[in-house]
Amino acid sequence: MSDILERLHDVLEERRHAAPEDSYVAALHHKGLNKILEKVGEEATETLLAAKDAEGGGDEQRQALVAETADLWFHSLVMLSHLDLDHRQVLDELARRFGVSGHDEKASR
Ligand SMILES: N=c1c2ncn([C@@H]3O[C@H](COP(=O)(O)OP(=O)(O)OP(=O)(O)O)[C@@H](O)[C@H]3O)c2ncn1[C@@H]1O[C@H](COP(=O)(O)O)[C@@H](O)[C@H]1O
Repeated sequence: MSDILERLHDVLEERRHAAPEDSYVAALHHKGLNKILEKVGEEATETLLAAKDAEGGGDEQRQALVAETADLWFHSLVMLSHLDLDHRQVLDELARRFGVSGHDEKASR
């Protein structure tokens, strides 16, 4: 998973300097933090609603929840990028809580 996060990170960094008319991510940065936060909030709400539908739902509802969660993660990554942070700090924080240092995680398995 962290490989796809690394690759997405590289694309997101590149898009920070792209023309807003050519890229959704560049357009979000251009509109600013408030627009990005609006999208994070919107995607969080859509994820909650999808989770309610997925409870006791079928494959379609479960897949919809996966898609909404991906939208939420994606917009959260754009938010971090806008504030000069990225997924690595989040993974390091999760690793710290798990009792391993982010960089030593593989070695300790
Ligand atoms: N992973 C994503 C991704 N997930 C979701 N989205 C976009 O997020 C938006 C989801 O918001 P909504 O469902 O609310 O759609 P919307 O109503 O059109 O959005 P708004 O008009 O409200 O902003 C859609 O426009 C999706 O296309 C994404 N856009 C881009 N990526 C990745 O980011 C990379 C760079 O994208 P560009 O900046 O477009 O080149 C791409 O290669 C992808 O890998």
